[in-house]
Amino acid sequence: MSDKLEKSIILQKNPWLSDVKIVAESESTQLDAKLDGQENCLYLTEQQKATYGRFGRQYFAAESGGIYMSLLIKPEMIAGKMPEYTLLTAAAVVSAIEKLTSKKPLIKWVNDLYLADKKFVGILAEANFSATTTPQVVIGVGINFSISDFPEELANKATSLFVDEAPTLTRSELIAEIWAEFQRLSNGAFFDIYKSHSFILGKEVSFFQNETLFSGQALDLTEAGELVVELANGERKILSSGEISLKKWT
Ligand SMILES: Nc1ncnc2c1ncn2[C@@H]1O[C@H](COP(=O)(O)OP(=O)(O)OP(=O)(O)O)[C@@H](O)[C@H]1O
Ligand SMILES: O=C(O)CCCC[C@@H]1SC[C@@H]2NC(=O)N[C@@H]21
Repeated sequence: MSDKLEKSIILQKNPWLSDVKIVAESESTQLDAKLDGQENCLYLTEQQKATYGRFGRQYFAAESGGIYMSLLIKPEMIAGKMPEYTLLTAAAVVSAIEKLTSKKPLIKWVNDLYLADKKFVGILAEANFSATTTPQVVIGVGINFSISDFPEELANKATSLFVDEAPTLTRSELIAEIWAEFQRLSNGAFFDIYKSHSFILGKEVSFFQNETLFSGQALDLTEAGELVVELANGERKILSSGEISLKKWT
């Protein structure tokens, strides 16, 4: 099945988007968005050559079968809201997938979606607070939609929405639903969806803080997107997603 990205399908479901800009190849749609700077515009590419994730880490983008997109928004207030955009986007992707397929994705705090214990979606929200321009946030989403070949180092960690089966929808239909859900859930409704799909809650987790390794039970999630972890000695730590990567969860 040819699955060309269709701007009209995405715009039709999302009249709030100012435009959808699709290119055949890009270094990174995050950079495309930042360079172009158009508010409420969605930047998409078929092939991404220099994909990056949180903390500037390299992220794998396939030559075909992936979804690589970034949305640029200019919210009135950004301070303290960044984790919220990651939570909102994760909830929107989960909700769109559940509406359109029979798959049951789960969320690994803070920005990863999993299926069958493997990651298939990564989300990256970046803010620009430069004094000379209007504050802006670029929200990037990478989805392994229908990818069967991963590099060796990801073979046991990554999966795809559709594996060994023909997709039951097009990428454009999923993209359209994701941003419609993003808009619909932005009034705060995203939080319950995020929390109810978080598979980390209740689990034993490990993380580094100031170069010390800690372990404890993930108890709760705050409205600001922080993870509340109780250590063995009863001490509670409030983890901010901007600083902490979970190392292990069992
Ligand atoms: N296309 C991909 N699909 C699935 N996983 C990928 C892909 N590309 C890279 N990864 C994995 O994602 C990781 C980067 O994602 P991220 O920065 O969210 O870190 P993480 O280790 O998953 O967890 P955390 O969010 O707690 O930092 C890489 O270390 C790699 O293992
Ligand atoms: O898991 C992560 O750390 C986040 C990965 C984010 C990848 C997306 S793909 C579209 C956009 N362009 C990029 O270079 N990164 C994001």
